[in-house]
Formats: sequence, C-alpha cells, structure tokens
Amino acid sequence: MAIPVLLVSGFLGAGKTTLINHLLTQPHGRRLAAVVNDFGAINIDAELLSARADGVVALQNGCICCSLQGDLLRTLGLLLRQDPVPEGIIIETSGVSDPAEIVRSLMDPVIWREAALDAVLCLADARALADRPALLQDPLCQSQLRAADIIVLNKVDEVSAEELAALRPRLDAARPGCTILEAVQGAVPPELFFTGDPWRGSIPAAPSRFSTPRFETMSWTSDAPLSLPRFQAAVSRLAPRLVRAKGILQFAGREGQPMLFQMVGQRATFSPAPPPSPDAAPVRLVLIAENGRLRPEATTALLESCRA
Ligand SMILES: Nc1nc2c(ncn2[C@@H]2O[C@H](COP(=O)(O)OP(=O)(O)OP(=O)(O)O)[C@@H](O)[C@H]2O)c(=O)[nH]1
Repeated sequence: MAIPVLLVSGFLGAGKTTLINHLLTQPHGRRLAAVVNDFGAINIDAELLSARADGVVALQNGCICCSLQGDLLRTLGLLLRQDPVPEGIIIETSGVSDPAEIVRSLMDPVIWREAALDAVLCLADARALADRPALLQDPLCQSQLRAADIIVLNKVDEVSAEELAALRPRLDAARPGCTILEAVQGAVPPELFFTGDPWRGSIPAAPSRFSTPRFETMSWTSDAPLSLPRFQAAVSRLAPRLVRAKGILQFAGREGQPMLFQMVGQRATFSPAPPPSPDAAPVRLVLIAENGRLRPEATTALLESCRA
C-alpha cells in the first residue's frame, strides 16, 4: 500500500519545523520520515541522532530525517529505498513556496502508487495575523491557505482570547469550510495523521467510540458491501463535521476489490487496498471529529443507509 504523505506548508516562521519536531518525537510508534528545509533547525537532542552515510539522519525511535537532496522526487526515492521503509512521510515546504506546485508533482500516478498525498497542512501564525491583518491578502499566503486541508492556527499562546475569537472567522472567510486546529508549539494530535494501516488492527472489529479532550472518534463496520453513490452522498453530508476519516470499503458490483478510503479536511481519496484478513469485517470505517460534532446516532443511521 502507498506510504501516506503529509505536506506541511505555512507562513514564514509560523512553526512548520516545530510541528514536524513534535510529530517526529511523539510516542506514536510509527517510523516517520521527514524532509525538511533547514536541517539544523530539527532541534532534537544530539544523542538521539545518529548520522548515516546517505545524508539521512536516524532518531532512536525509528524516525528519520533528511534535507531536500536535489529535487523532491529524488529525495522521495531515497526515502522509499530505506530499509525498513518509512510508514509515513512528512514534507516541509519552504515558507516562500506555493504548495500547489508540490501537490501537482505528488499527483504523478507513478509517485502516487508508492507515496500518496494524505493531507496538506497550512500553519498560520496567530500573533502575526493579529498584528498584520493584511497578511491574509498576500497572494502567497492565500495560495498556501487554498491548498490546505487543515489550517493549524499556531502560537495561540501569544494572542488574547478576544484576538483568537476574531481570527477564526477571518481564516474561515479566507478558506471556507476548512478545519482549523489551534495549537501551541505545533502540538497537533498525531492521531489525526498517519492513522495507520487498518490491517494492523487500528480499526476495531466492532463499532466503538472514544473521546480525547479535543476529538471524538467512532468506528463503524458492515458485513454487506456499500452502494458507491450513496456512500459518496453520505460523505459529502458528513465532511463539514469531520476532521478525518479512514477505512477499508467494498462496493456492490466490485466485490473482491477492497478500497482504502481516506479523508482529511475536505480531501477524499480512494485507492486499492490489499485483501482483508478472513476474520475482519469487509467494510471498516473510522471517523474523527472535534468533540460534540460527530452526532454518532445520526451518523450511524446515515452510514447504515449506504448498505447496498
Ligand atoms: N510563542 C510561540 N512560539 C512558537 C510557537 N511555535 C513555534 N514557535 C517559535 O517560532 C519560531 C519559528 O518556528 P519554526 O518552527 O522555526 O517556524 P518555521 O515555519 O519552520 O520557520 P521558517 O522555516 O523560517 O519559515 C521559533 O522560534 C519557535 O520556537 C508557539 O506556538 N508559540
């Protein structure tokens, strides 16, 4: 299955490197690889690093890091040849680049088969936006926001509650409908990204629900295949309330061709998935939303109506 790629863009100095450090060092147990602009800024204790000959640096937790070597595709090739292969790749775009170009190159079908774009994050600096409202009119900031599936409003420790309350509608107007996460020191919940290979059991076998202080999650399974048009309609209804969805699906008329479904913000993708293990339900879906937005009973009823 393709390795999920997280693209991290954002305004200059908004906290991209800080967020990547956070994701690399959380105890999520995943072997992540990061491609960063400024290697020196990866502020990980020296004793946790061990240099390797090919310009890739390994952390003791199995994550690796490298700076852009030649072009992005060549660097991705280098990461894909690592042994073991990373389970997720984070790419930092420079604060002065338009992520749309990188998104376009990642959409190349040959790349997609091996490294599939999972989500585009855009970091916005809450302090800078409160001080300089005109930043949102800057063409580069606008293109970074337009490409985003999730906006991380970082440095909220530097603004007052009133300033924060005023910022959210402005970001919402700049990128309507986009999920906005508030963060300090780029501390976004790793469970929103690289949610894992469903075949490793991260999707429970039975419907269940759990909550963290900020997010609630529910899972849903079905023994029957789904109707593709009904599922697509259900997803468009659910999308505004979800931050993340992921699952293995089977559609009527295409039995035996399981699909991996991924949604981050408003980006939804399908790709072929390996055959399920015989003891797993053929349809398994996990939904993540900010607390209070999931409405599990109504959501379950909507999903049940998708059965073919
Ligand atoms: N107060 C505060 N400072 C932060 C926060 N997040 C990051 N910083 C600081 O902001 C500065 C810039 O952070 P970086 O992570 O280097 O930002 P960047 O987006 O990678 O920067 P460029 O690559 O130069 O565009 C650093 O000094 C960080 O320590 C935060 O939430 N609050």
